[in-house]
Parts: sequence; C-alpha cells; structure tokens
Amino acid sequence: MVMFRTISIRRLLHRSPPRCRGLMAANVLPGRTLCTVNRVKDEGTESSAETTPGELLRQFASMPVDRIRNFSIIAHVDHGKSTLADRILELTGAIARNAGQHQVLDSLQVERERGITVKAQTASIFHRHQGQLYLLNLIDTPGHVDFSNEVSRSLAACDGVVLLVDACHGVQAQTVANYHLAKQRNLAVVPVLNKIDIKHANPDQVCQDMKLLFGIDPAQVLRVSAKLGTGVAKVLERIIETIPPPQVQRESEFRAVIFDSWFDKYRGALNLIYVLNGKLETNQDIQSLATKKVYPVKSISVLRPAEAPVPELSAGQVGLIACNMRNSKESIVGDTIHLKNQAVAAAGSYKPQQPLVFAGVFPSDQSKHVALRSAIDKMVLNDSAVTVKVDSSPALGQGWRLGFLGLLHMEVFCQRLEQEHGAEPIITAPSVTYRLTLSNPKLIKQQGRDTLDISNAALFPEPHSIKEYFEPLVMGTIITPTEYVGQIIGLCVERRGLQQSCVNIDETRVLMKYILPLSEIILDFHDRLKSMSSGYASFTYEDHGYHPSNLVRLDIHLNGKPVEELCRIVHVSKATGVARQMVLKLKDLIPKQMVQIAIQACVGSKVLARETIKAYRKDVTAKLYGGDVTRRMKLLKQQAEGKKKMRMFANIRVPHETFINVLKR
Ligand SMILES: Nc1nc2c(ncn2[C@@H]2O[C@H](COP(=O)(O)OP(=O)(O)OP(=O)(O)O)[C@@H](O)[C@H]2O)c(=O)[nH]1
Repeated sequence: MVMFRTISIRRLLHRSPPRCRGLMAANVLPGRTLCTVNRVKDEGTESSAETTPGELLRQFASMPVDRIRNFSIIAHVDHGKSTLADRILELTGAIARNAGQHQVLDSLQVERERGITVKAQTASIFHRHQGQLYLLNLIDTPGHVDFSNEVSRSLAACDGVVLLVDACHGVQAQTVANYHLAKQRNLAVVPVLNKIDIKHANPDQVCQDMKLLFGIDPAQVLRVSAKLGTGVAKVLERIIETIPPPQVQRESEFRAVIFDSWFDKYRGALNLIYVLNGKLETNQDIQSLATKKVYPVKSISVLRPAEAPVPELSAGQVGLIACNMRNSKESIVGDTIHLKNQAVAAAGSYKPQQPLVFAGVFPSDQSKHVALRSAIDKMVLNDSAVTVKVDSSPALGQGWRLGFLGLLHMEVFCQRLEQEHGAEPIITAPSVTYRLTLSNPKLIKQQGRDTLDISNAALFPEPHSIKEYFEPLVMGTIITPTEYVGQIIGLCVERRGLQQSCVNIDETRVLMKYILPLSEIILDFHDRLKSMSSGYASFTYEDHGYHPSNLVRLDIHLNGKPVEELCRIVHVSKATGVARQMVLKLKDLIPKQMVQIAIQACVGSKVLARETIKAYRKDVTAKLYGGDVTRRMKLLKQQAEGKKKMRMFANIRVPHETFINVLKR
C-alpha cells in the first residue's frame, strides 16, 4: 500500500533558483502538497524513508560521514542515465511515483528539446538500508563527448560511479572514456546493465565485453530496466555496500570546493559546494581562495532535487550556498572556499578541460553589446568549459571569441543564450587553434616570440612570414559492428586519419583507434559515422597534441572584396574541394540583390572556385511597343552601365546565419 505524508511547499518554491523553479513547478504547485514519503517496497528492499521531509532535513545535519555516499551515474549517450536517476528519485521518495514526468533532472529547456543531458545535475536523497538512514548525493551526468567536462567536474565530488551500459548496444566509445576517467580518480565502480526489458537485449554478451575491456566480473554486473524500475533497488543497495563513504574530516576547519554554479537574478551567483572539512552555517563569512574576497553566507540548501533550506552543511555533504556574489565572475568552478581569515590548502581536485573549437560571437547590432556580454558571463558561470576572449570584426563589430569542447557544445551554448537570456548572437565559422612558427624577424620581434597560436583564420600572417604550420590532432576511439568496418575506415582515410589499432571486442564488434586532425572531425564526422553505421558505431576522442601540417588560408571574396568572417584554414589537399563546396553553398545562401555578385574562393591570388549570383533585373524595355531595335539596345545599355556603377559601391548584404550555415554539409 502506498501512503503519503504531506508538507506545504509554498516557502520552498519562493526561494528556489530558476533552474529548480521549473522543476518544482512541474512537480508540485504552490498550495498543493508534496509527496515525499514513499513507503513502497521494491523487490524486498526496505522502505526508503518513513519520516517527513522536514524530519529528514533535520537529520541531514547530523548525518554521520559513514552513512553518506557520493556517486555519479556515467554512461554513453542514451544508455539511460537520466531514466535511472528518475527511478532512484522515485524509489527514495524524492519525487512522486508515476507523476508522468520523464528525466526530471534534465530540467533545462535545451535538454528537453534535444532529449540529451547537457548539464550534470545533483540530487541529495535519503534511503533506508538495513534499518539505517543513508544520505546519497547523486549526480546525473551527460553522455556526449562534448560535455565530458561536466563528467570530470562531477567526479571531483564523488567517491564512486554507477557505470551504466545499454544491454542492446553494449559498451560504446563514451563508456570506455568515462570508465577510464573514473579509474583515474580511483573511484569505486558499480557496473549496471540497463534496458534488459528489450527483447533483443544481449546481456550475457555485453557482460563478456565488460570483462574483456574493463576486467569486470560478469557476476558483479547488476541487470536492470530503468524504464520499468526492475532491479533499481538492488542498485541502491550495491551503491551503499560498495562505494566508500567520503574521506573527509569534520573536526578540522571548514573547507569546500565549488563544483557548479549558476546565476539567480535575485540572489546572484549560487554555488554548489562539496564540503571537504569542517562545517558551514548560515551567516558565517566565507572567503574565496582564488579571489580572496569575503562573503556572508545568506542561505544554505540541499537539492532534493528541488531546493530545500538546511541550517548547516558538514564535511562529506553537497549543498547550495547563496552569498551575495553579485558578479558572475566572482564564482569560479574548482575554487576552494574557507572561513574568513583562515589558511587552508587548495582542494585542487579539478581542472577544466581545454577548449578545442573556437568561434566568434557578436551581437546582432552593437546596441546589444552590453546585454550580450552579461548573458555570456552568466552562461559561462554555468558552463566552466567555455573560454571567452574579446574579439572584433570589420563586418560584425565588437564581440568575443569563445572556446568550446565541440560543435554540439557550441550549438547548445548558443541555444541556451537565446532561450535563457533572450540574446540573439551571430556566430561565425568554428575553427580549431593552429600553431605557427614564424620566419619573419620583424614579426617575431613584434610578437615577442617565434610561435603563434591562432584560432581566427582572419588573423593568419602572410604565408611568406610562416616557417612551419602545426595542427591539433586527437586520438579517436571508434566502436562499431564488424559489417561497417570497411566504410568507417574509408571515412577515416578521407579525413586524413592514421589507424593506430584495431581489435575485436567479440565476434560482432571492433574497437579501432585513429589519430585524426581535429579540424576534420568537428563538423560532421560524428553524423557521417552514425548514418553509415545505422546508428550503431560510436566515437569519442581526446587531445593528442600538435603535428606539422601543410595548411593554406582559403579566402572568400564577394565582388573582389574579401569577407574575413568566411575565410578558413584548410589542408592543402582539401583546398580545391572545400573552395568548390563553399562557393556553391554561398550561392544558395546569399539572396539575390540589385547587383550581380561574384563569389570567389582564393588561396593567395589564385582563384580556386567561382560562382555568380545574377542580379535582380528590371524589364526596362517593358514600356516599348514596336519601334526601332536601337531604342531597346539603348535602354539595355543604360541599365548595364547603372548596374556596373552600383556594383562598385553597393554593400553586399550577407545574412547573419550564412556564416554558420555555409559550414553545414
Ligand atoms: N526499453 C527501455 N528503454 C529505456 C530504458 N532506460 C532508458 N530507456 C530509454 O532510452 C532513452 C534514453 O534514455 P535517457 O535516460 O535520456 O538516456 P541518458 O543516458 O540520460 O541520455 P544522455 O544524458 O543524453 O546521454 C529514452 O528514450 C528512455 O526512455 C530501459 O530500461 N528500457
């Protein structure tokens, strides 16, 4: 039998951040009651909690360290992390069962629209195991390689992970990458096989693969269906039994690490912290180790997953603090905080990943510059993997050059800028960072060094000043069914890949490693791989340093004038192909105008491809009826001369979206 006790949540809603407000509004409405006590027995486990949420929160402060478990759910894309998190939240009573909600922790609009997790989300839940109440801090992480920074950030606050593998698709590239991330941090791993309800699932084979790749004993792998809730209680049991409690000290001075933050327009920057030592109470003064600034702690709360206020946070716990940080730049993910005027060592457990793809972001008109800057600052606060540098362009004015972990990361960031901050920025072509060694002594003196890292093709020096070009490489891991191996090798060769290894995981699947130029994979490599393997192949990559390369700058000229925003750096072997493709694309994208437009793609003074967009043409001879042919010729000649003059002075209007659309294939 299911029984509910109730509390009013009016107060909680009032104080929740925007991110959680949506979640709460969806879950529970003011004046309605919150079903937080779940007494359902699931497959022989004990009820998750038999106390009211208020009592639970009171117990929160006194929760001993050995009854705390901090863990993340990690997996490849779509293997069911958020669905498993939903079931765990339901089972522990944090959200109502069968409330018709899916992926509760995917609370951002972009996550719901795209059906993917882009932000790691935290929930503190209580679970009763063998008569004892445990506090579990769960982090649901994204699965896509472009958001792997979120995974590494989350693992800094964890002692273990649930490694989830789809029983149909088996171990995929991101499963391997995430498993190694967890192992690097010496985290306990709870292996779980999901989607066992699907008819063609092959759990035994997947267990064998996990044994081969990770050395995991098949007997230790839990089999669940996150969708139906089967076996989820066993996962909670295993988490409590195998993941160690946090290694923290409650007696020493307070020290915590900020591992996530976001901006609330009423309360400023909110920091999600993991307490390493001591405890923190409201109204104490904290100091940032990085900026040395002091802040009063205005409120402390835990995310359950909606925000719930608590009076204090002790070592081993995860909570949200608001401390009047008005400027989004004051909150730094990875920073250590401590009590005012106390000397503590930096936690130093997390370093953000280096961005790989760079793009210019400009306001649609310069009057929106300040608003866009504030929106970018707030977004960067919530996404520490993004880097920002001031940039300017003759056509687009003052803007910024932003660094991302991949193209999807860039698209999601820009979509969030629009959806969450109402900004409508113009994004220029994404590019990677090339390294150049200079040969021109004047330029070397001017730069103060003989190497340059450049991500903006428009800033490339003239070829005669460059001694050598280097381009960034990645080590790519591809896991694919054997029948697609031939096609995938073809794709990698086309993208200038060098095979490093090719091993059979089992009779049906192969794991290949390729060194690939980063510039060849950022645009559509993943899409091509997915479509040629009917969605079965998976791909992940990691940085593999720089390598000498033969590069040229491809300029696009419109009626003889170069358009800086469209120029690109390409490998010399690809220059003609890319030139052809770009002029054809631009011909489609640039609307017809009053003048004829010549689109040329050039390397130096050599034109590699050309297309022409014909001008609108008024029928100047329409009013003639009969008469001598010379009258017709005269009118046409006058028109041609007028057009010629216009071509010299006319500004060709290039729609803003062209800069990004020209790159899509
Ligand atoms: N049949 C079945 N489908 C499942 C199960 N678990 C998840 N799914 C489905 O798999 C799809 C992906 O699930 P998600 O929970 O969004 O996967 P995810 O790993 O969180 O995805 P990302 O965060 O984007 O990487 C959804 O359509 C789920 O309904 C399961 O146990 N059985």
